[in-house]
Amino acid sequence: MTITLKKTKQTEVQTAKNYVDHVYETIKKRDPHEVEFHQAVEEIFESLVLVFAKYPELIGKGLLERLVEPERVITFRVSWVDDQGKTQVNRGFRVQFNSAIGPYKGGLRFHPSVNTSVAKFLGFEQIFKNSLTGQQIGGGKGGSDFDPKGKSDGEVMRFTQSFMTELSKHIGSDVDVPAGDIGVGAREIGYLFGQYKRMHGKFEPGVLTGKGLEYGGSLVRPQATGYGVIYFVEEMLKDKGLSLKGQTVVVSGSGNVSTYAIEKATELGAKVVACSDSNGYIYDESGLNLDTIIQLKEIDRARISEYVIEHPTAKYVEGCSDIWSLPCDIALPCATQNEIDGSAAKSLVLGGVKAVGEGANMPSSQEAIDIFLKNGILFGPGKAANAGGVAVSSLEMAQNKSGVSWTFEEVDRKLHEIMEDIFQRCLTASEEYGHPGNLVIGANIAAFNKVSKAMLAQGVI
Ligand SMILES: NC(=O)C1=CN([C@@H]2O[C@H](COP(=O)(O)OP(=O)(O)OC[C@H]3O[C@@H](n4cnc5c(N)ncnc54)[C@H](O)[C@@H]3O)[C@@H](O)[C@H]2O)C=CC1
Ligand SMILES: O=C(O)CCC(=O)C(=O)O
Repeated sequence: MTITLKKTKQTEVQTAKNYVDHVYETIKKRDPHEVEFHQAVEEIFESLVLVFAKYPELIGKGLLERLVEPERVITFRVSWVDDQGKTQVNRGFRVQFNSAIGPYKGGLRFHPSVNTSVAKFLGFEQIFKNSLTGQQIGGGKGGSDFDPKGKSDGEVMRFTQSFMTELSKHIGSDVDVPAGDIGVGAREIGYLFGQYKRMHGKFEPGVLTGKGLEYGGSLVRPQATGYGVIYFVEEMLKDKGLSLKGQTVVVSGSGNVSTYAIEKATELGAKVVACSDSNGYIYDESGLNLDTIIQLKEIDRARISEYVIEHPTAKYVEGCSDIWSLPCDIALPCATQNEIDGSAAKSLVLGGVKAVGEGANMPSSQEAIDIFLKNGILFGPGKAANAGGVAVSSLEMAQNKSGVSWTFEEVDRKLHEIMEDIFQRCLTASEEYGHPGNLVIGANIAAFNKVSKAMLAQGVI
């Protein structure tokens, strides 16, 4: 991406660029293996050159140096016994990244790929995403390299209880409030909550979000990320005089975010023709049946390939990256990081894509983002487009504090308003900084401005 700022002198742009590059080089040198973290930082830093060029007096306050250094990184051993009686050992992580605007908030991911770099990239993104929601929540993230795939309920419970035994020393409703992410859904949150309660001897609903409705959960939290992505995409389209009605949509993944993105897109008149899991994708030109997907993925915990047994007109294709070569109007990557590389982005452009909404965290590589922007594709970056989940988590915390429970319609209305606000905030910042409509720049700057003001107000800590 080429950064230009009209009216700002080139020397100021160069000084800002030198500062940003210096901090970026320092983190690469310090932790050379943390490639996912470097990628997340680079994407945000490119935009922030504009801020430091406009306000050179901010250089020297140590804002970026402090932002890239987590306030705390906790790693711990998680020992548990499998169904064969064998002791297993996994690694647990919690990155408490930044608490300038509120207690650390962000999900837990259980997936074999989780390591310090992944936990840090997710935590770093979360600082900016949470800022955009307008809620009082700081950034954090965590998880484990535990693989829930193929594990029995008993194994998941024993692992999760062991994980929480350690994590419980570091969290609390005003300190750090975890939630779900890949591999952590309603079942795992239930086990985590039970173990926290046992460890602390008290019922503290605000310590976790994504809870079941019977013990302090909020209506709409399961739907929130997927619905939020669609509300955001709707705003991007509306701004160009378009709507979702009649659009052909391709969604990757078939988990929490994908499911509810499919549901809301269909409800608003779009046709979702494909979705995937980590083995392959299903495609049906006439539109997918969501009930079958939910039965397979949420209830049977089976592979998406089995979809074709009940729907023989659909096609199953092994390997998931080819999903982006399907022709579509709207692409919603809702699975995992870096699932759209440069060549997938080119395929999408060739296939006529008009808008991309990131349901997952960092699903597009930097090259892919550049291709979308260069080709005038409407692009909703994850930290803005998928912020609906954490926003409703914050509404869950508010309900837990006040002891009231809002209706589905109330929470959904608030979610919709938050997503509209986020879109407007990103658009306004993109215009203010000379790149109208570039929501990557808009999201990064709008988010940074709030966090940096809070950091400056609180002194050097
Ligand atoms: N759950 C939430 O509230 C939020 C989740 N996210 C992000 O959304 C993404 C998905 O999360 P969830 O739906 O919660 O997880 P999930 O565990 O419910 O679903 C993940 C889905 O992605 C699929 N998948 C994993 N790797 C894949 C690959 N390489 N190619 C294709 N499919 C693959 C899995 O088979 C599964 O269907 C993640 O990037 C997560 O960080 C972002 C904001 C909030
Ligand atoms: O609801 C939350 O706190 C976590 C959501 C999350 O992990 C995310 O936004 O990536």
